[in-house]
Amino acid sequence: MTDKSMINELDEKKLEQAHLEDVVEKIKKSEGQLREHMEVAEEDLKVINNAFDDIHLGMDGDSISMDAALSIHQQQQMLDERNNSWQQSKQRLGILKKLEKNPFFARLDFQEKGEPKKETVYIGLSSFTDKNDHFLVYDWRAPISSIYYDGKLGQVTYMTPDGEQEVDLFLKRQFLVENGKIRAYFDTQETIGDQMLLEVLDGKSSTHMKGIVKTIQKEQNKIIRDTKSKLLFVQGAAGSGKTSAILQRIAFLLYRYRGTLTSSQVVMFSPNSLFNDYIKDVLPEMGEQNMVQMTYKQFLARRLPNLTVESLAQQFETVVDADNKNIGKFVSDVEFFNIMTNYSKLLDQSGMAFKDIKFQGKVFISKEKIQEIYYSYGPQYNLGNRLDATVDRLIKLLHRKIGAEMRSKWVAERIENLSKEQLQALYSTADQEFKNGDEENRFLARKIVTAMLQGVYKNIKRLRFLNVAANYLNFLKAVPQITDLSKWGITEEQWKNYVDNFVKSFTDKQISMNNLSPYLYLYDLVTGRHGELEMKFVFMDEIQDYTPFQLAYMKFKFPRARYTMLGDLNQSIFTKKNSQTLLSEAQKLFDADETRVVQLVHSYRSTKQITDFTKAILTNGQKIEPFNRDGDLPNMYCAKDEQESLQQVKTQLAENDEHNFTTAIIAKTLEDAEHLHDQLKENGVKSTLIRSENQRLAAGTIVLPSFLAKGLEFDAVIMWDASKDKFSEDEQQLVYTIASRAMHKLTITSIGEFSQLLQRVPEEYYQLMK
Ligand SMILES: Nc1ncnc2c1ncn2[C@@H]1O[C@H](COP(=O)(O)OP(=O)(O)OP(=O)(O)O)[C@@H](O)[C@H]1O
Repeated sequence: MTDKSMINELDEKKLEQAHLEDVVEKIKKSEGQLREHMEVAEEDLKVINNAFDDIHLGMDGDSISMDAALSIHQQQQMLDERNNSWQQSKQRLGILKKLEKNPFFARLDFQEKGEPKKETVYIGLSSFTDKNDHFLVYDWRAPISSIYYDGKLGQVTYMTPDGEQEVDLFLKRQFLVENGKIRAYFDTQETIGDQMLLEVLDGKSSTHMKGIVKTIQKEQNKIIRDTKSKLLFVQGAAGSGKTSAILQRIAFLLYRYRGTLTSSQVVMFSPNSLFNDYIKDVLPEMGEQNMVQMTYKQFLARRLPNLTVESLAQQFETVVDADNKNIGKFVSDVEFFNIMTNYSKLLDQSGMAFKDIKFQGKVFISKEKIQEIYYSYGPQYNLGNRLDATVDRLIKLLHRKIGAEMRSKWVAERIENLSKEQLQALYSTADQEFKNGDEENRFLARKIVTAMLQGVYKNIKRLRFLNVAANYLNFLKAVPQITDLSKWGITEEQWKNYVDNFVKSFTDKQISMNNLSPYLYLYDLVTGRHGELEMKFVFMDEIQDYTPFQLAYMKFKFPRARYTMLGDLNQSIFTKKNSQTLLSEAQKLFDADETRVVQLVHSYRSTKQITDFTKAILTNGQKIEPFNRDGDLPNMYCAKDEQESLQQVKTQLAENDEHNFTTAIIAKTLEDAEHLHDQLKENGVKSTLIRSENQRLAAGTIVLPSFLAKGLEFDAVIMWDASKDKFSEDEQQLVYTIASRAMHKLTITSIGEFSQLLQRVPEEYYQLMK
């Protein structure tokens, strides 16, 4: 080790630069070897493919010799092996290319307990070893790297797969590297220095999220490296890096369980598809494949292709009256889930609803017959195998019916009218022989009837004879007898209305979010379907927008997975206040000793001024601590009419442009956003309207409704029309969510008086604009 006191900082920087260049050179060399490797693999692939063609050429018609078959098999194996090797090299090359530009971002000097010598390690995006397997760079996910994120100098510990390890840490150094040059370095005492974080946070937003590997904070590191909890519940203020931390966590898990965990065994449920697009680059940039990504609604709706599920906009804009509020609460509760689970057990004895199996418009197997078969199995059968046994019996019945159907008139007519080509197509071989005409007719009849009944066969296999909707309806109707609705403040009349509404929308091929999960849960229970046992990690972002019923259903669908749930109870824009109990609901689903709750209170996204402002909107919120990054006070504009308000927006946009800030104008509803977009256009302001979650974020000024802004961030935000009475008291969280999307500049506009939710913000937190 160099004696630091002997060398001044400049020399130290030179030494580090020389070391960096040495590493880069070795990386380049390694890249060259990989390229050669890939070329050899490509050559091999060509040779094998040619050999394949030769074998095929040597084949005689349809027949294939044993030798040729063996040879094909061998060639295929070789092909797969070479292909894999090529793929791996390519992936590694991609990582090395990134390392070459920025081989490391930190250095640690330490001495492990019980070891005679001090060590120096460098940390980067991925490990890199020289030819003697000596680590020149350690992956940020390696056990030792943890002390970079976690510990102070002095005695610190870190977790290895074999248990805790103690080290004495002397130096923690951070580098700012740009294109192979060390721009600056900082030696820090504590965890990651604020200086480095400030550098990163001062940067501009983009349409895609970035990784935070260099500046992961201690509390975030806890989330990232947790391997014990079955449920990891993260409550974090807006902008506290929840989403960032889980993406890092996924990369960590893929590294930690390399070989046993693949990206297809990790699923992330996110608030909307727009957000999926926003985060899609983070993992690939770390050299990892993306996990499975979808929204909760997509996950369920794909199972009901013939039904339209209530859209985000509908869900958001439906005004919930007092009657429906209580019902909404009840059907979202775990108790409703349990009622349904118990109800399904009754179906073991009676009450399952079926549909007739039809053929050519006529009843082929009646629902009564199916019901008789279904309940002919004794009590030792459960719903799942009762259904399987019914399917088997129905298939047998079908086979018997083929015999009967073969003798029917339509079949004889069909045979008579067959053309020569059609006949040929039915024969097994071109010159098939029959003893007599009767035998030939029987052969043809069987062929025709079997083909015709193929549809019936499929319908049986696909359980189309189950009347899923009727079963669900029967359940809904039975609810008042099973439970005391008055406990939930619901009258029988109100419940009846709710059931009628379900029927009405179902007839129109629509289903509400409230009905969607229970509908599918009942289907799963009835069919005895178990969840996806292969899924190992489930991530749920914006957990505050889930209902307890949905949580319970998730647990049912992925019974073996470990869960990471993150959210901000301050941002419950769909479930509003109900979400306050969500944590306890989630905890009930897991054992207490397997649950860990982490709170992130530091908000990194916004400047101190914006965070102070947004915090003041909440009267009873979760804890938020601003990060000390300085910026302008938020601007508040009050206009006498819409036209004036538009002019104010224009002024603010011009100012934002001067700072090179990308602006998002967030309106409350979709209708508001559309109207505003039209008005801007008339006033000569160019903007892109984001109307639905299926769109992509665009560069330049965008206009979007509040429910699509979830999880996103922008340099500058203009909140449109925060006028008096625009938001009700229970929409505090919505106003908070909108305002907290801003990184550097927040502006609020109103026509007439400001929303009462903003009037409570202390005057020193904003600048009132004239
Ligand atoms: N450790 C960190 N280092 C650098 N930047 C960070 C760090 N943590 C968070 N950030 C930045 O802070 C911003 C907010 O992070 P993120 O979107 O992950 O927060 P969130 O908690 O999911 O927010 P919200 O709940 O409001 O959607 C992002 O720009 C992210 O890059």
